[in-house]
Amino acid sequence: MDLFVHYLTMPYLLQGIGITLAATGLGLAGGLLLGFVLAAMQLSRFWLLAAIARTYTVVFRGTPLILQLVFAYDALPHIGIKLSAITAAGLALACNEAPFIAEIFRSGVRSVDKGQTMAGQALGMTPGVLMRHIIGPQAIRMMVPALGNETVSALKNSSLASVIAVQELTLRSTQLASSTFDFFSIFFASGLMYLVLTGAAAGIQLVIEVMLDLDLPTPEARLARLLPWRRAGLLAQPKALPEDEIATAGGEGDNEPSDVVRPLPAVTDREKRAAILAGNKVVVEVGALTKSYGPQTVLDGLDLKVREGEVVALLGPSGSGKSTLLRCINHLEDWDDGLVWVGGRRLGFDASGRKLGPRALANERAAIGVGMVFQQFNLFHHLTALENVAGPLRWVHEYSKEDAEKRARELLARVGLSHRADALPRHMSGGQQQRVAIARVLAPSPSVLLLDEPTSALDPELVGEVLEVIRRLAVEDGLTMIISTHQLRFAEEVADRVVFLSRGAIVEEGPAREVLRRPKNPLTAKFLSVMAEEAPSIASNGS
Ligand SMILES: Nc1ncnc2c1ncn2[C@@H]1O[C@H](COP(=O)(O)OP(=O)(O)OP(=O)(O)O)[C@@H](O)[C@H]1O
Repeated sequence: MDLFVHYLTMPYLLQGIGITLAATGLGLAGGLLLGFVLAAMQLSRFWLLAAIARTYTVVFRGTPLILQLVFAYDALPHIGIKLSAITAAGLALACNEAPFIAEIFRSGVRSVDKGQTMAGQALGMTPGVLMRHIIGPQAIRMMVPALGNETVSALKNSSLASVIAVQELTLRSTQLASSTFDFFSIFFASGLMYLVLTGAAAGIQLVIEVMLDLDLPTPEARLARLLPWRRAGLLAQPKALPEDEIATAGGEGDNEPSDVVRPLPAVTDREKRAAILAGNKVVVEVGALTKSYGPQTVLDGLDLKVREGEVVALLGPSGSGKSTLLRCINHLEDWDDGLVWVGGRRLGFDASGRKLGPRALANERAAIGVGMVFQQFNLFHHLTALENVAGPLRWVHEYSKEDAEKRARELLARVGLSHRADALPRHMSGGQQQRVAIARVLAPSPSVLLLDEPTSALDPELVGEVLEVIRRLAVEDGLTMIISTHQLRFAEEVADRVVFLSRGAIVEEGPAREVLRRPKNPLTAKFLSVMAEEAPSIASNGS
């Protein structure tokens, strides 16, 4: 035992720990840097960069570290690069760690739900803004455990540097054991030293995970997670989370403020409204739009004009191309042929008709003001309701923090969600999430609003609250809207015009009441009768 303690505190071995840490530090720092570059190359739109990064990954992941160490120390001098043993070890470790770290970065980025990326693009976020504020913060949370693993494995791998005479812990332990023959005590002490190092790495990983855990919003809750044996004391007087933080769909605290659910002013004079709309300028124009996915033609020479202030309901069977049309209008999707004009501009093309890059396209979307509400809400999962609304105003429209939050609170109040401002999306019901999404899209005062089946992912009892908000926008705000929906009564009540799509083409369109009550096309008639038969409650408003 005495010998064991003697080796544990022996300066010769403790200095070995220092060298182990230096080699590991060099390897990890270089690996993180190179891994970041490799991941960016692999995610890039340029296939050549991706191919180079992949080739590097195959080579360095597929060859033993020990060979790479020997190469860095013994082979590089033959081409005039002479490195010290520790630098060669750091270089080889970095080159070896990089592809593993790159895969961690890449999978972290890929793990962020694509819907959020699309929502960010639709809000006018450039790729840089998206990466900094939406994808990066979520990807980092996913990557921490894997990066912790990589740190532990780099620490252990550093022992291989002994083959190129780096005086790290393993080499010093072996040398000491060879001279003293006290194998057991020395290797036991050195094993314990490694355990302390890897344990510290695991501890740091845990602390980072807890600090980044969005479900632990207070210092007390974080400390209680780190010190479970003190949980009772620490959480005795918690900073109470608002009760509604944990409210579930339709639960208490989810009552609409009275200013939101109020009777609609009846749309009485449709003819007068139609006459006014006929004189308004066209704000969305789609001409001969054609799009295919592989052999499947999804939009087949579609023409559509929407005037300022007009509300158009897109109806049609599943797969008829409604969502694709909306995505094309916002240029979230490329198309094969045809033209799309929004707000008098060819969104996504410059004056000479050349396609804009992602950054310029994002800026143009923000400038024209085309908002989009998605079927699956697509809220940013790591941000509260308030941040979901205020963030894009700051990052895209350059509002100050105070102004953005003020505007966000106004909009949340408007959709009846002031009391959920600090809640994360996953703590809200589907209906609440969709109302936050509507507040988010309204915040920069868009000129055109595209709504892609905004209620189809909701439980029937939550449909009404979302429709009510949309109804108010249509009736009271005079917003130009194109809504893809299956809510027939809602469409009749709110839309000026119904456009019926089948197989990517418009087969019937006209004043909402006329098309819905007296369809002329047999396809429209069949669809309407099936909808009425299959889901009378939904077809009749979802309430
Ligand atoms: N990214 C894609 N890749 C391949 N096919 C796609 C893609 N997106 C849509 N499609 C296909 O295009 C067709 C039209 O899809 P779209 O989502 O536009 O229809 P929809 O009318 O909105 O349907 P729903 O009412 O079910 O949402 C469908 O057959 C769909 O499978």
